[in-house]
Amino acid sequence: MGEAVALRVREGAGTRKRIEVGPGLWVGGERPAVLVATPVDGEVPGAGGRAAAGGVTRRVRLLAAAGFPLVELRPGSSPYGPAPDPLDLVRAAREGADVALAFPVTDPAALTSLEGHVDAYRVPPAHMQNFRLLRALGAVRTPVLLSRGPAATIEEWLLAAEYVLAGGNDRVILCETGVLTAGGGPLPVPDLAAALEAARQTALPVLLDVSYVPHPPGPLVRAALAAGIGGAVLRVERDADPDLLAPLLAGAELGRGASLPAVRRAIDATDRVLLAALADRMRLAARAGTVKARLGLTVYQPEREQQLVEALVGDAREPLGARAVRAIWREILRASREVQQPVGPAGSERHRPAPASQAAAD
Ligand SMILES: O=C(O)C(=O)C[C@]1(C(=O)O)C=C[C@@H](O)C=C1
Repeated sequence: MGEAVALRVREGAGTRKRIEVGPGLWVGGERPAVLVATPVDGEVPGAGGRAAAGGVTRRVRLLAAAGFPLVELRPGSSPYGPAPDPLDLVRAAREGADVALAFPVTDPAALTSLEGHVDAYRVPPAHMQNFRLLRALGAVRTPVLLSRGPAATIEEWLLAAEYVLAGGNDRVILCETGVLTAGGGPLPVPDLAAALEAARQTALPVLLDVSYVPHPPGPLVRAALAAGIGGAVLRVERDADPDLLAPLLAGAELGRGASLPAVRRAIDATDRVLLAALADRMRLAARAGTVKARLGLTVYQPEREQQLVEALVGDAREPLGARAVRAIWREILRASREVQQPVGPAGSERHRPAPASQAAAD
């Protein structure tokens, strides 16, 4: 038996590496990465190629305006008719907007023309063990999104990544595209446990690809982010569900040169997340009120309030300053006390004047 080789794919296992996909756009950092896949089927340059390229331009411009920083073009393929020239599609998309572009590759020869024109390559699931392609990707420095093949084990997936890493390209992002399930249709559904296991065994960023799931992917994406998965791959036309996109866009890094409407959309998304979190907080406050009433405790607990506000001040991150945290939580806590002790019109059952100390706190 030969000596065991120390695999690069396992270096730093359990820690998370950040990979820059285009200037200022990171995958694997603290914020979730959102890659939006957009099919460009039928948009084949050649006869009518200009109109087709125009379609790509429009689509990518729209995605950029919606705040998506990383877009993948997914051209369809067919044994009949001319294959789209990848570079034509990429050029058309570049005219549309300043976003980072990912492009699927299946043929090592395509790298020669695409290198320098795309921000990332994606190895589709069926090519996970296309070793000539993986070796070629090891020789470039462009980030590689490596999708797990539908029948591949985690071990096989990581060993496929090893081919790229061994070639010297350490910018590998794992993409859990999934497994074929009985009765689940012809497309794979992602396995969250597999994605988490891959994240445990390597330091590479892992994305969950929900672009093929047959049901609304919101709950799955939320679960993945809560579990610490680095982001998601969505398909845009079906997944434009605001409840799903809000938390993703709120946390995602905006692309370079994002326009004011794009920044405002991200702000709106962030506000929705805040609103939902505040409603959750108020529900908990109401529970605390019920428990305290049972224990005969007063609504206003100044020590607890001071302690929690100071803990938040300590944890606040730039550019959120201590003054802002104190002011914001003053209002949150006021609302929280109100939930526990609704103030009705004076003289009514629900009206109970606030204790002097509480009034002072207000
Ligand atoms: O901890 C409690 O006792 C609560 O009722 C919760 C809460 C809060 O919203 O965090 C609300 C009122 C109290 O003055 C202190 C804290």
